[in-house]
Amino acid sequence: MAADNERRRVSISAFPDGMLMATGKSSLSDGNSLFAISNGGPVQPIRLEEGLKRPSLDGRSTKPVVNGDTQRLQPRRGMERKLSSPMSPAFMVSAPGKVIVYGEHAVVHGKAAIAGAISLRSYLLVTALSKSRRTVTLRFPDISLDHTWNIDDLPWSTFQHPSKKKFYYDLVTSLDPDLVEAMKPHLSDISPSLPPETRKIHQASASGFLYLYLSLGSQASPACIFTLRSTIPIGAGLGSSASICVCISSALLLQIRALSGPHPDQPGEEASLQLQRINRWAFVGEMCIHGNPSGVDNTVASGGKAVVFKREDYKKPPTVTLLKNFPELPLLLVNTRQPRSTHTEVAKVGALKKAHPVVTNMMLEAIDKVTESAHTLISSPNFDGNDPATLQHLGELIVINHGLLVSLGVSHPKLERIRELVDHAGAGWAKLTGAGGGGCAITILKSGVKRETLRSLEAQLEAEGFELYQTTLGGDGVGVLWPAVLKNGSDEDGGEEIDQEKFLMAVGNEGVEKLVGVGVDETREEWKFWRY
Ligand SMILES: Nc1ncnc2c1ncn2[C@@H]1O[C@H](COP(=O)(O)OP(=O)(O)O)[C@@H](O)[C@H]1O
Ligand SMILES: C[C@@](O)(CCOP(=O)(O)O)CC(=O)O
Repeated sequence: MAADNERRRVSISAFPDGMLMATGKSSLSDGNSLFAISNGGPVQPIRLEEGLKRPSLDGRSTKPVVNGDTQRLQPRRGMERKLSSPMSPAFMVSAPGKVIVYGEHAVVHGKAAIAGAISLRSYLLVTALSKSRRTVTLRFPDISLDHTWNIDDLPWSTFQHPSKKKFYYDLVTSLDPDLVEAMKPHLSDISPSLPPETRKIHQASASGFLYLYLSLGSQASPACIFTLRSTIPIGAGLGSSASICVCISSALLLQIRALSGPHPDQPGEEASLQLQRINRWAFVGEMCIHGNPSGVDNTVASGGKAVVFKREDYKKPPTVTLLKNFPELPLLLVNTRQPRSTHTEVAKVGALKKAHPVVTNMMLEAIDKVTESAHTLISSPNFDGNDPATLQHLGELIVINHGLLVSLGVSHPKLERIRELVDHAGAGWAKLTGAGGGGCAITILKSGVKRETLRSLEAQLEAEGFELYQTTLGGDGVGVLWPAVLKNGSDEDGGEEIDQEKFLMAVGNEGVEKLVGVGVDETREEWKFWRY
């Protein structure tokens, strides 16, 4: 990734009011809504009458039949549904990374976690090619991946087989081994001349894309280039994989016109439904990239804000509770720059649980209690995030949580060094965040910590090769720039288009954010978000 060496400090912003995002809260659930077809951009939902069979929207024409406020979509046999105009304008989607404040790893085993969106983000530009082209290209320069498939060579017949076919409204909770097998030949020829470790990263990202592309698209999908850049450090515990999966899921769902909005006056419950749909498919991408995800990362990358997340039964949707009182914590985010993989760290805890089930379960249980204690405090009516005693309580929970993660075997000497420096400075309470084994640490700073103390701590951290990030917590989730055009101060027709060349040439995180107009220092009005 384009790593900036520039010093980045953290400030945390308050959360807007919200609602529960748990599935089934919306009056339109995935089981009873469909979407009308329009000639460009996202479309409006249509309620499906009870008992009606849902037509396929993939590769067949549909005709809306208006019936009061209820409309029915009827497939026209033998007619191809136009997925999108081959030269439909380029558009961009973007999704944030996250920090887990309490509960990582335990969350994989059915316990609760508290996590919030950060303002570091991934950006995916979708550029349609002319009708004569039959290729789909991934251009992911952060990992130096550039790969093209011939659309007609892909294993559509396996993915579209009636016994296998999944629809955009389906809940997919595990990967189908036959589909994984069918993808393999199309992943094995990626970056053949690169070292095995690099190829693994390329294949992981490509598999997340391809599984979704083959599940949601059809052989009639338009030829496209998917160009992705991210300001989230990769494999550092900040949810980079979930963020790219949310981008891929939303881009593909937008392309098949399975999403309505986002638009500013969209009711919260309708936005929730759209986010749920994006999130479910992003989870499928996460399963491809890191094997056994809890779903907390993709949930935060989809919906943004800060939430308590819990998935007790993997066959069912998780419980997601919005933390509308999440405090403006003074937070320091430090990257060890020690690479690691979430897959490996999650597997380590799985192996420990197998070898020592009683002890490991007690530690996971204890982490759950830490999360619960923080949640109870944050949700109490008298909660004051600026109160030093409250900060102390949250800080002590941070330290306990870290200790338990150390016992689970997912810390790293560099994470311990960060803790040592923070402790020595008396600046606050630190823990690893995300999968550990390297990656990032978060520190809740003590109230009243002196400016000089903080400066000297930061200087020491940087001198030892750690990287400091600036971010705010609890911002927007996935957003869309459709078309990929910014006004840039002019009311002229057309505005300034974000084309592939500009996107690829933008220098560093600041260059990308400045060009695309959303991120740590940018919030351009042209971007639209599903807000619930
Ligand atoms: N900017 C990116 N471009 C392409 N692939 C990415 C990018 N960011 C993340 N990934 C994919 O996600 C993987 C990292 O996921 P993971 O190990 O879960 O770390 P993280 O904690 O950052 O989510 C990478 O190996 C790569 O396959
Ligand atoms: C360890 C875990 O709880 C968080 C992983 O976060 P990250 O991939 O390191 O950003 C795994 C998960 O929840 O899927």
